[in-house]
Amino acid sequence: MFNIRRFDLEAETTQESTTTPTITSTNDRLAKLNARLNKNKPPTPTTTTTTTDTNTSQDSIPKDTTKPHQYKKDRDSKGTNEISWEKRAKELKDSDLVPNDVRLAMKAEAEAKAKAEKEAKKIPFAAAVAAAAAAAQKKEDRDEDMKDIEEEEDEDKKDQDGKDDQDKDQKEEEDRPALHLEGVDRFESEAAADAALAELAALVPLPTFETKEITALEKERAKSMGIPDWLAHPTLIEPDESNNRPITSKEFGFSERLIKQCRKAGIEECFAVQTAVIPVLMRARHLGDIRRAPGDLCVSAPTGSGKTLAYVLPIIEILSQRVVTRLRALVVLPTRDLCIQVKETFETFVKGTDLKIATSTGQNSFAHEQTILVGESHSNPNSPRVLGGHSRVDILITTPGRLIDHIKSTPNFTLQHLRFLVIDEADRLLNQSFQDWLFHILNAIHPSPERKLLGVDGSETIQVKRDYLGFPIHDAIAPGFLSSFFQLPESDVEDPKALSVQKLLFSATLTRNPAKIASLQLSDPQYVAVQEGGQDGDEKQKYTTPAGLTEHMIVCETSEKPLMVLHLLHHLQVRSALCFTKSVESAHRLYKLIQLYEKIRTTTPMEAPVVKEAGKDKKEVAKKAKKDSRNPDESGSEESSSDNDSDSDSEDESNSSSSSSSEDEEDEDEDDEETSDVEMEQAETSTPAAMDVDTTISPATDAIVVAEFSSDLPKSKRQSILRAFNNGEIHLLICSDLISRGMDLSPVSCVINYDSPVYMKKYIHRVGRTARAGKTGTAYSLVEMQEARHFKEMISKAGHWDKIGRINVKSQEVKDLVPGYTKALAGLKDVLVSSSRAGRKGSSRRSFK
Ligand SMILES: Nc1ncnc2c1ncn2[C@@H]1O[C@H](COP(=O)(O)OP(=O)(O)OP(=O)(O)O)[C@@H](O)[C@H]1O
Repeated sequence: MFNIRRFDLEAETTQESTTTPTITSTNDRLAKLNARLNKNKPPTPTTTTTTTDTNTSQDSIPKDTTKPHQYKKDRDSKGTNEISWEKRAKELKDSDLVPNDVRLAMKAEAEAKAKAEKEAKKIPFAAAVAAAAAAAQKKEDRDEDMKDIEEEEDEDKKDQDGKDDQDKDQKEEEDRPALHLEGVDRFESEAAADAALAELAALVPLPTFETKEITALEKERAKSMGIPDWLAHPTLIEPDESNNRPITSKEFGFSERLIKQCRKAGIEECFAVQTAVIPVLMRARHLGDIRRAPGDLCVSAPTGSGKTLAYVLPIIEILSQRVVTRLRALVVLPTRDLCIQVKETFETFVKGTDLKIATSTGQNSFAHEQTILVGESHSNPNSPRVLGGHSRVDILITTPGRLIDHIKSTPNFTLQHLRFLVIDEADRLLNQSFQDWLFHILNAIHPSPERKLLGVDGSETIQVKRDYLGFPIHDAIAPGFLSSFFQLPESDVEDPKALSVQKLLFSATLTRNPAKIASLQLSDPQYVAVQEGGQDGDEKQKYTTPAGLTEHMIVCETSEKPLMVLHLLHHLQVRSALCFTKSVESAHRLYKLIQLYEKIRTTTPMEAPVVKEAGKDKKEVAKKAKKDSRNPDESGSEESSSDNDSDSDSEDESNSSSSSSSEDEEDEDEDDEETSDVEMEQAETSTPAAMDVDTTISPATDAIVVAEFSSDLPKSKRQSILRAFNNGEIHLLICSDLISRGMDLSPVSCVINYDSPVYMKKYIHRVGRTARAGKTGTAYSLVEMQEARHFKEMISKAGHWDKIGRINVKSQEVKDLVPGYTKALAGLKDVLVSSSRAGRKGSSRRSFK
């Protein structure tokens, strides 16, 4: 009964496992194959089983089941469930039918020994994978027929003797350090080994990248900071195009279906980070087995370098083999908008598979999300909990808070079948201690009775799911406690297994904080960093900006900052820009101000002369403005304001620019005087009602279309704003840091740091919204006088100062903007009051920072 059950459950894992290997060869030949694959390791003792089986792993089940009682665990003298392996091994040493439990114990011993050897040699996972692929490639070059094995061994021998130095590849392989090829040397049937080899042979060797050489000093420093060796010793990849590879390249091993979807999405090549990461993930599938974790991966690569696809593509490709829907990939992201974006990316490439994707972000009701995740069963208190849980989705993209809610409160929701745990924007998420989220996820991945599920305060914060007898429901695939109770025949499904989950961390600014990294409980991790070479020092290595990014700073007074934004918009023709402020409130104020300015500008043809003509009769001024607008060449420096001259709506910009070009140069004191004049003018003429306009201004004018984006807006509004921005309908999107990370808004050609960031990480993420995917972009940081020193220090420390150009904006350069600006400033208060009364009714205004 258990064999059948196990077969079914394992068949659920992948289609590969349902194929029927035919064992045709002798153990000697198998041993030779294993020995060839792993020359430095003696052949693993194998059983004399020659039965044709339906499942590779069933080879490990004893075939003689006539005496099931013989295969039960012995109790030791204390009556515990310990197994006297040694005794059993001695008894059955010479027996042909070595029972499963003994064989597994022997195997475990051999594995422990191999592991110790491996530890001593410290071969990085990537090297092992590369060597495995190289071995497979070599096999493809030769004859795959087993008859050739002996010839190959002869060749190997010749090479070892130094007699055949023409076979360079062969020699290179021999020169490589001794490797313990996990998974490969465990094949217990020739067919299984051949199948895996054939798959590996289809892949070309992993691309080789430079491994960072660390100096003794750096090593010492890393050690003193508690930074583990693997983190201080990344595999480095230059972020240049020479590391791109065509998607059809064999090193990725993509299926035709996926290649087709990539092409449809306009992806012909994989970027550097993808070239480095995807082959490693794809190969983990072949090398992994149930007793070995696939090896975790931390990836640091610049903004816009393509980290999302580096995990989306392999996850889809690997999971597309699954038969039964289980929750196998969990992607954790810091914001809802990012979850939606990543879901859309998955949906683009998942076409042609039946993988199901869902998000859980709290945007929908909890009950609704529960139904999506586990079906209707959650709503019925009498519906039984299914051992091992239940899932209607394969891939879940979620924010940490909502995920914890489901772990705690959704019956049958389980993370026990996870194959991938992706933590994107990892450093940001690791900074969030919200609900102890990481602790709960790690526990939910691998709950066990021994594990203490205690929160920081020592209380049991989350219950392991238990059955009615109080036994922990730890996994439907391995219901070990049942057999120990009822003395049922055992199978190897009871044996301890390594986690099959692979943790993947991604960020443009990955933390190297040892405590934070330790909290992830990474297993056999490796660190891949895409960064410019030739830099040294910790900080410098952490931050690489996109190659196409041009950076500027504008030092100015606090009060001049809005004017600088207008300068960028009107004089430098900045469009498709994101403007970051320090808070929601700040974003809202600036948004209203710019909007007001645009309204004034587009309804007041000649602004600059307003100052000089402020005292004149308005009608007369308006008339003159209109006349000049028809004859731009004649436009002079003497104009006045007209507040509501609708005819002039479409004429303003050429007029204002021509008037500004003819402005006399004036010093700042005079500008100040003008300001006060305009304020008076504004006080006389502006009415909030006239100025309160919609987020998107009438397209009938050439006004700069400005919008704000913040957490205060409802989801639908946020999505529609992002859509409009992506469609080029919004020229300036003023936002807080809600979208400073991860968001991929393709048209962004410029980033304005309205409030300059205090931390380098924030700077990197903000400016990284532009110059993505190999495009160019510009960033302007408005730095207040008193902040200039800190800003310079921050940028210099990151080795970045040389890249930032300084722009001095003289007062006369913005002179033409001053009248409208001061006018808008004067009207701002009223606008804010009226907008908070009208538009924000019912909205819980808060600062999210
Ligand atoms: N191989 C590729 N070919 C063409 N475009 C690509 C490729 N890979 C990614 N892109 C595009 O590059 C853009 C940036 O990718 P992505 O959002 O994954 O960057 P990222 O490294 O995650 O950036 P961030 O650190 O800001 O989150 C996206 O528009 C994506 O579609």
